[in-house]
Amino acid sequence: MPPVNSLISKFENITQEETSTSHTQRVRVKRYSMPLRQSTLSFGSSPAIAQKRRSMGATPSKQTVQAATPPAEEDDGDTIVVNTTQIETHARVPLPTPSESATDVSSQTSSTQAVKSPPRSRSKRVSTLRKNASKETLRPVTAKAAPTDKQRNISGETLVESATTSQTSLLKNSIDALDMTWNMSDVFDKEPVVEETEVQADDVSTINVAVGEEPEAKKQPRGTKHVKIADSENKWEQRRKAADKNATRRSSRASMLMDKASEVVSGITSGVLGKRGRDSAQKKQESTQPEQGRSTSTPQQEYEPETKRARVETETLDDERSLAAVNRAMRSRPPKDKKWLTSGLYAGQTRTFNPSLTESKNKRKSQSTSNQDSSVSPLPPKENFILPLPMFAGDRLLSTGRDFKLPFDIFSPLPIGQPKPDEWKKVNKNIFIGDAADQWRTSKFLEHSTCMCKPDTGCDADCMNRYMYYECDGRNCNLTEEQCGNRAFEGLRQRVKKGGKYNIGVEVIKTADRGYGVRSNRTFEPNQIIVEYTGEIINQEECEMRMHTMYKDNECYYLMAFDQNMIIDATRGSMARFVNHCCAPNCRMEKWTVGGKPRMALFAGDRGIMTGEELTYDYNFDPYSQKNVQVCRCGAENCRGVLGPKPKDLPKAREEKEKEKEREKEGKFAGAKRKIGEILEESSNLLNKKRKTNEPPKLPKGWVYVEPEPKVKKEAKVKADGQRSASEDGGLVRQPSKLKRMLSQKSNKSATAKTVGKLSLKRRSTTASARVVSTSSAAALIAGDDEEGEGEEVERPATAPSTGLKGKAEGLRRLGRSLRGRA
Ligand SMILES: C[S@@+](CC[C@H](N)C(=O)[O-])C[C@H]1O[C@@H](n2cnc3c(N)ncnc32)[C@H](O)[C@@H]1O
Repeated sequence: MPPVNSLISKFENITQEETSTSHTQRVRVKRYSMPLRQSTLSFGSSPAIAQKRRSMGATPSKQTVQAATPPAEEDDGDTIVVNTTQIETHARVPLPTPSESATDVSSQTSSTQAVKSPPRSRSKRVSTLRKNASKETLRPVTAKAAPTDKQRNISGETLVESATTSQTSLLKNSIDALDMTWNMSDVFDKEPVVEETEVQADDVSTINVAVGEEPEAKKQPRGTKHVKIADSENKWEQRRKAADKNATRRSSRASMLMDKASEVVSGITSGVLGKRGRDSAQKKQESTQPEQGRSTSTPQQEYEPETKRARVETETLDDERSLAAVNRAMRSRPPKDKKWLTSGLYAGQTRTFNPSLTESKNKRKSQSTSNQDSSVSPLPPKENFILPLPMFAGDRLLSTGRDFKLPFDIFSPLPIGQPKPDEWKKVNKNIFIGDAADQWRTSKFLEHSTCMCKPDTGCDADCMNRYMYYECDGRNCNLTEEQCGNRAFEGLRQRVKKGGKYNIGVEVIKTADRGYGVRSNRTFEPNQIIVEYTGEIINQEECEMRMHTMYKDNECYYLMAFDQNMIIDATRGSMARFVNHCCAPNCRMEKWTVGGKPRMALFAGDRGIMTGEELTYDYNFDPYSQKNVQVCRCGAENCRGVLGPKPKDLPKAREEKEKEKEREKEGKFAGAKRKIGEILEESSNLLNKKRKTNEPPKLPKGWVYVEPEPKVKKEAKVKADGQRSASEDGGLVRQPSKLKRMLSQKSNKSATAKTVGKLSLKRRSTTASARVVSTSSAAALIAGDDEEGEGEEVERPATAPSTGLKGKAEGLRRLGRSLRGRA
């Protein structure tokens, strides 16, 4: 079949399909014929209907009036007026857009469409093109309807018939299109008009398709119309014959037309499919075109004017050339060699550190390995420093070393340049001076005290040794070092042995108004041992001698009452000697028995110590003489004002202390300990009764009763050894904190009794006396006392009733045995 015929049949098929499937009254707009520019299509009622409505009282709409009497100035070519008896829409109905037409319009009535489709301005635009459209292009539509130039009346049947048997008209139409200078807009303008006006009207008797001046057209006589139609048909026939003659020539054009038609169809499809569908269809089309040997120009190019097309082609050509040039250049360049990594990013690390070995062993091992390596190969593998794995970085740090700083709130040493005390000779151990060493007696009973703590609890607050201020060791504790929690001095020793400022934990500072002081450069736990108070242990004679000679011009004294009438002189001593007094201290000074020997140390208070705090404790200062009273500058809220109790506060303070004792007594004694306490109390009561006459006034804990000078002297004369006290010379002696436990306080009573009539310094050994009274140690002490005879007067009562004491000692022994048995 020739191409033209196939085109014609194709168009016919399309037309038939559309018309055959439309049985209801509707305005049918062929989708593929939807032009990009569309003229306004007005649907108005026929004058008859308008008349009918007027008779029914309905007000004709503006459009109806327009349709009936279109304005004279309206261009014929702009508007197609479709008069129908059935189309009830009175509004100007714009033609649907391609997308709208893509939907199933067949199921919608024109009225529905009119409601749903908003008027569009696009139709206005198209109208200008419509002007360009030859009126002849409209003729095929109205071929059988005997149209005039201006108006064609087509009956519904005629239209259907014309649609079904419109080969001739379509052919004419096609040929007309072929004869034209190619312009897509023309093609689109021609065909849509045919299809747009293809109004199915089964019930419509007549459709007036008017172009422009409908009234004038209507006015033309019928005969004139028929003549014009005949002329037109003749012209079309001539053209058809000419087309047949030039069939061969036109075949190419026909093929172009086919292309256009297929494009239009694909446009419809894409309209249905949407953007993706359009794209894919276009791609498909592009891909199929070369295969068909057709022009490689895109449809867009074909739509473009020739000048523009030429320009675009030139540009395209230029682009292609440049692309080709780039491609050639790329091809001429030799391919790049890919460099493959021979090993991972972290390669080059040889880990020599073995975490299971110590650092020194690892060092030795790595040295020996490196020696071996160097002997085998002079060039060891290059180490990767850029991306070392953390373990290798850590390994390197271990081997090379690096300064490590703790956060300032954990450890904050003073900056260099702080003033240092000049006359301070550090002594970290107690040193016996002169006769003190000979006079010092190690109590045998201390070695017999053994706590009964269990590994699961350790030596906690209930440990008997702790209770008595005995430090546990291998001789008096069955637990290991790790299990036992009562080895503060040993822990301090090990800590200091490690060295370093952090381990030492304290440093001397210069205060604003109190001379030097001590501050912590790290944190300390509550009750943790901080620093030991060490110095020279001297007896009272030595002390007096120093006070008269060496220290006579001193403002500061570093004398601390110790044990067995001894005094620690820390003028040459540990750093603890610089610790200042405070009425609200954060530390306390305690005397402990360690390995049978008394030792003094500064312990953190119950709140613990923060980094940078100045360490202070309550001196319990004993001025011995009012002339030595010093003003306190501690700045605490409860500051007493002097380094010691105010004289007027003494009775009050005494009262308070008594109450405190009672409270502690009630709270502390329980179980076996209560029994011990009761026994001791009875014992001390007994002792106290013995010395009613010489009862000294009750003093606050830690304070020394200073006898009036004559009385002291008198009492001193009573002393068997006739020793003189440092206080007699107005010496300054600070006292350590006394035992807070009730047990020791009970003993204090006893000790107080013992110190009756003696110098105040004697009383400082009461702590030791208190410790004596505990479990088995008490019996040992008592036995020892008996055995030792008159070793030291201060440790024994002046006139102790041996039977009573022995009885109590026996009771203590029994109690100790029973406790051990229970344990
Ligand atoms: C053992 S020393 C303490 C160290 C002393 N600040 C120094 O610079 O060597 C005791 C002396 O320090 C002074 N002192 C300590 N605490 C004080 C305080 N709270 N107010 C005033 N002076 C104080 C007193 O002169 C006292 O005699």
